[in-house]
Amino acid sequence: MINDYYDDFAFWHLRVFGSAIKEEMGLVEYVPKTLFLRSSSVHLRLPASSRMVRFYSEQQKQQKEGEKIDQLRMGQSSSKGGRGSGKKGTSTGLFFGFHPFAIFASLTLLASGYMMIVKPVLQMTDNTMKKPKESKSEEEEESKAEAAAVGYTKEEIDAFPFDKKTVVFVLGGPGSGKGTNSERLVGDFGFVHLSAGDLLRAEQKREVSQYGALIAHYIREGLIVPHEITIGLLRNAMMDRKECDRFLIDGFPRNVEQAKAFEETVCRAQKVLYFECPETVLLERLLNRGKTSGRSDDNIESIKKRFNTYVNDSKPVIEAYEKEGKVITISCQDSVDAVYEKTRKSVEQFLPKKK
Ligand SMILES: Nc1ncnc2c1ncn2[C@@H]1O[C@H](COP(=O)(O)OP(=O)(O)O)[C@@H](O)[C@H]1O
Ligand SMILES: O=c1ccn([C@@H]2O[C@H](COP(=O)(O)OP(=O)(O)O)[C@@H](O)[C@H]2O)c(=O)[nH]1
Repeated sequence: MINDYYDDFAFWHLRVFGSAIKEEMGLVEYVPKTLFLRSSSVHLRLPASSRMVRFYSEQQKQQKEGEKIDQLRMGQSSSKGGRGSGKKGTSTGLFFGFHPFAIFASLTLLASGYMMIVKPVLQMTDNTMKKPKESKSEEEEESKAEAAAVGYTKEEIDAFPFDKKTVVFVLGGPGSGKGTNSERLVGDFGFVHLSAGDLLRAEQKREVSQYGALIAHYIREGLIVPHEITIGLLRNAMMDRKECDRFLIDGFPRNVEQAKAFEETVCRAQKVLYFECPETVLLERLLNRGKTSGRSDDNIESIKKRFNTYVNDSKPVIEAYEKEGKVITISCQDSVDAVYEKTRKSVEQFLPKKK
């Protein structure tokens, strides 16, 4: 039964379903069962806590509130100075300790965060949470759709000889020449060049991708896309080129977590090519590239964020690989040809050229 309502703000209503247990000194006490929050467009039903809700009856609201009531309100308010605490008929505000609008705003933020970020990642990482299918054909349809999106079955992935492949990571700040040099190494050494950034941008554009919006957000903000997505794309791309045994992985790993996850689920890298370059040079190159690249992140705001991510997250990866003795550092301040010449010579030290 509806016992009372709260209508302090134009578009918010809170209804309490419960039973009155006591009426004393102008207050009615209820044991709430359900709270019903309503705005013009949103209706929420919340389970009530076992705490009492105290309401002024309509009659008392209209009477001059005497000292007793004032004292009582002050004394019983668990949320000192909480929103609505000084207003007529707003004891619900006291009960919550904050305004119902704050509850709605928090719930909305949580829900949108879940839909945009948490859900896609969970879907990728935890297939076991899926409920059993209604029928076999539904299950078959879904597994076909998943196979198309994911590319390979678990059995195929497990059987793939990742550890027999030569993997070289290509690292360095944004605009340091990772892509430029990787492309040239392909011709000389027979590498397959896999740019993690390119793979993410391609996935973002794929119309049926469930990660499109998420990837777009991370790239524009210069953040690192959750590694499950990037590693999934890299692994598929390696498996797509199963006849090849040399892979240049450009722009990955970008943090220590990614590096660990790749080593645990795919394979270890033989070497790391690190293109070292001062930020001023990087900035100039990126702004220049931005004139024609059409990339959402080749603009000054995104570049600053990318530099931050690089310093805070990506440099520690290079330092970690340095401790393992895997890093070959190449200064990239010379001309394109001069930098490539250094790069080629460095790679020749650990890998024979291919005809
Ligand atoms: N040694 C170099 N000197 C001048 N410009 C370069 C050099 N190497 C690359 N560039 C240019 O700088 C920009 C960034 O290079 P790119 O290979 O795309 O970097 P990354 O893949 O590390 O982001 C590109 O426009 C590229 O043509
Ligand atoms: O493993 C990766 C590689 C790239 N990115 C994202 O892709 C953007 C562009 O990366 P790319 O390597 O293409 O370009 P760079 O920043 O090195 O110029 C990065 O800023 C990240 O937002 C990512 O999240 N994980």
